[in-house]
Amino acid sequence: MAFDKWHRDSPCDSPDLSRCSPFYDRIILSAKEFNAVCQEHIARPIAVLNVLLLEVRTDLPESFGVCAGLTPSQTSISAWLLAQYAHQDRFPSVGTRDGLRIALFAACWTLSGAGIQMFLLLRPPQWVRKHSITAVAGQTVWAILTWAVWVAATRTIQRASPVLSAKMNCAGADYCTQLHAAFASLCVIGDIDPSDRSSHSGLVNVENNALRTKTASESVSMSNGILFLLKWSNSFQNAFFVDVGVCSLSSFSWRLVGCSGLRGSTSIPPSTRTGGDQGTVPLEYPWTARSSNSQVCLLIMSRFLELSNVNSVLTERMNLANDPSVYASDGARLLEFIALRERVAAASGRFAYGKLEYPFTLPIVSPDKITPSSPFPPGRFHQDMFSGNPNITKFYVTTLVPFFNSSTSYFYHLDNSTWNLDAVFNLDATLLALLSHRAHIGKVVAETKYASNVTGFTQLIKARDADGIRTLVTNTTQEAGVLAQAATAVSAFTEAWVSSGALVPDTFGSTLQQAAAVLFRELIDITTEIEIQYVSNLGLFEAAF
Ligand SMILES: O=C(O)C(=O)C[C@]1(C(=O)O)C=C[C@@H](O)C=C1
Repeated sequence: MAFDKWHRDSPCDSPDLSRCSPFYDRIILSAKEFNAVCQEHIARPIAVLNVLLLEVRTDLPESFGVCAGLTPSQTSISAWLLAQYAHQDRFPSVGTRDGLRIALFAACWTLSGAGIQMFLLLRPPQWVRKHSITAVAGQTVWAILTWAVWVAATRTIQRASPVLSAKMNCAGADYCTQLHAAFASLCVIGDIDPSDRSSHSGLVNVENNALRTKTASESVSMSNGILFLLKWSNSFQNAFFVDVGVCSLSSFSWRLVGCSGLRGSTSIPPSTRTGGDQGTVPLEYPWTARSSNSQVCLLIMSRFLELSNVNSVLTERMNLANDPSVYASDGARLLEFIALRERVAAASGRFAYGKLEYPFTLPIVSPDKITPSSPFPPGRFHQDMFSGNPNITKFYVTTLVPFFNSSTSYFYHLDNSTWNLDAVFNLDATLLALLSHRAHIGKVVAETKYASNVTGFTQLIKARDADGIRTLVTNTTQEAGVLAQAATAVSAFTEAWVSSGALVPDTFGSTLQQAAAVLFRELIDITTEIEIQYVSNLGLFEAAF
């Protein structure tokens, strides 16, 4: 669990804050400082962009790790296919053979290149530290070259292979499944649409069932691959940047849940590092400098990013009308739908409570246990028993669902029917999970608030003064900010739908606005309730100890 990892890694196990290392001190920010740090960055999109750009740089070791991790399967599958075809002395086509060869080369090249680069980033020699710009330029050139080789391999196979021409049966080629697998992973790595047929000219036919000695057609298929590369250079550039973005974004979110183990010291000179055990974290970047509280900070930032996720699903859901009777008996049918999914998720160990994921239908999460060796000093998050999900479900079924009616629906089947219950329940479940995650981040917020005012909160906890706790956790400025951002985000979604030509009904925009306003108001209230419960439960923890 992410937070467990974070806490275990914390060098400070002492409740005596004055004896804590700088690492621990930085977890416990004053509420003012905390909000300043977070809001400063959250409020300015440009700062968020900076964070992402920074992540591109600091996450390079992870990205290279991912690249190195992905390629072995391609290496083995291409090598195996080539060996089999060579053994039989029969290739499906010349292009397929060439494509597989290039793919094998690309995979080996990527594997070794990514490995070396990862090593250089994690253990940078002196010249890399000194000339970091050279290193970055080298990495960029390597990445472009690598991508080019992958595109060449994919296109060469795509042009000549029967895999595409005759989809499932591979036009009689041997090892059809393996060919499909090799091609599919090439498309993923090369970022190419497998159904794109524009590459098929009449030039290269499906040359079935015969291995040829090197003929003119071989060179044609090779040069076709390269020509294709040139022709596609535009989309290549776009895709490259999208890839970098996606790669860094995914490791960014990975980081968010605690997988920061691979971060290297890269080329940051020692003088710019923070002290003590956090010496590998560059000071000049405010986000990553706060390595421990950055997790808290990023979690809280993710609450803002989730605002877009919530609005996006809400917009989509708004376009599906539903039969009101579907939600009878407090949404029993929906809960039944979710229960099935949750049982499968639980059975396969997919729930991750450390990521603030709480079930809607399964028994409640068991709380963390306080022991002398694990005393949970202020600032250390621990799991309590409270789940806000029943409140979220009730609100969803009774207040939000009535917004999703035929006056906002855009969806229809060819037979003019507007119902699609499976799509409806799937979106419901997704939306509920997003709302739940967003609201339960309140637990982390509550812990930081408590840590910044232990005395004030302790008195209220002892007096079981829930109203007093409510006053302390409430921040109306913050609430106004959330509501304003939700309204802005939702109008952007409406605008996108309307300007894209969707034939949404006139009421679509205004209903969506109303639904979002009601939803976010309720979400703040539920989050506040979760915070109050969390803080109140700290008293139980104390009593147990
Ligand atoms: O950001 C905070 O301080 C929170 O406690 C979160 C939150 C919210 O849900 O957005 C909840 C209660 C506060 O009144 C303000 C905002």
